Amino acid sequence: MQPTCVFHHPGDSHGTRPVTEARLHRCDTAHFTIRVDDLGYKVAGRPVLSGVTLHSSAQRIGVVGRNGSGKSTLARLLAGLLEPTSGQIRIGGHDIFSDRRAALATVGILFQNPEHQIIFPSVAEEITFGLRQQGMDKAQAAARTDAVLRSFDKPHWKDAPISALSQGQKHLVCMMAVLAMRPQLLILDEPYAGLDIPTRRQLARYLHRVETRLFHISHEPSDLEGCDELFWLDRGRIVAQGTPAALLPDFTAEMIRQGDLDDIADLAG
Ligand SMILES: Nc1ncnc2c1ncn2[C@@H]1O[C@H](COP(=O)(O)OP(=O)(O)OP(=O)(O)O)[C@@H](O)[C@H]1O
Repeated sequence: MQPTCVFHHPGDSHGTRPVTEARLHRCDTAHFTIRVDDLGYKVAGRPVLSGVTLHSSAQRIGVVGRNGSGKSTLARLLAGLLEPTSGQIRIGGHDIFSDRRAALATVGILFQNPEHQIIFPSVAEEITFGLRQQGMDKAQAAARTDAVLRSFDKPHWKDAPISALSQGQKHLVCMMAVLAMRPQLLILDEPYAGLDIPTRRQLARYLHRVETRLFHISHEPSDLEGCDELFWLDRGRIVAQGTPAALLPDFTAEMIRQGDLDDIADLAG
């Protein structure tokens, strides 16, 4: 049986400290592994990912790659939103695509664009929805929603219409909604794209404090400097693996080289 990663939020039965003060419980990484074996994904017969093998128990895993390399497709496959064309994905021992119940307990995903995630008009409804999907009754879901809002110091957002929030605030709603579900793994698909520097820094600080296990996908090397282990995705394949210190200088140099050579028409690769 997989160990459960327990977050402590205020106001529910697990107890209680705001995120702004708490170091939320760090998961036991030794027992939680992401295993991707010979993964392939095709769209209309065209390979988007090929032979992707990635094994990691790191707390913060990063994937770097240029536009069109297949990063978002990999994120969606790991979240169980797409079915692999070939190969296998196991997250914490679960086949996330086939076992939706395990998926809801195991993996959360934050998209680049909060509009792709948000479906309800108010903040509380948005947070509550995922909890109800996980099987909580109304009272439990409401209590957890209140707790999460308090833990982010945003109880006054409860009835706020999401349409009135800024882009950065919408990102934070998505983050609260996904963390409320207490996933063992949080997949970040370029969650800071299009945000200004202060908002990026604020969201990154929230993520740092919750200390959940992260799988962070980005084309921006600076987003991934804090990762424990990094994979470089290029044209649908993993081409290198290492620490950020070892891999990012090579990635950056290669991106500059390609930028100097490329015709923009070649971007989709
Ligand atoms: N449903 C789809 N239909 C057609 N093409 C697709 C589909 N999904 C992915 N692709 C193609 O697969 C390639 C990889 O796309 P993906 O969005 O995964 O890349 P990415 O690395 O996330 O790119 P970006 O950094 O620009 O967001 C692209 O060429 C894309 O056009």
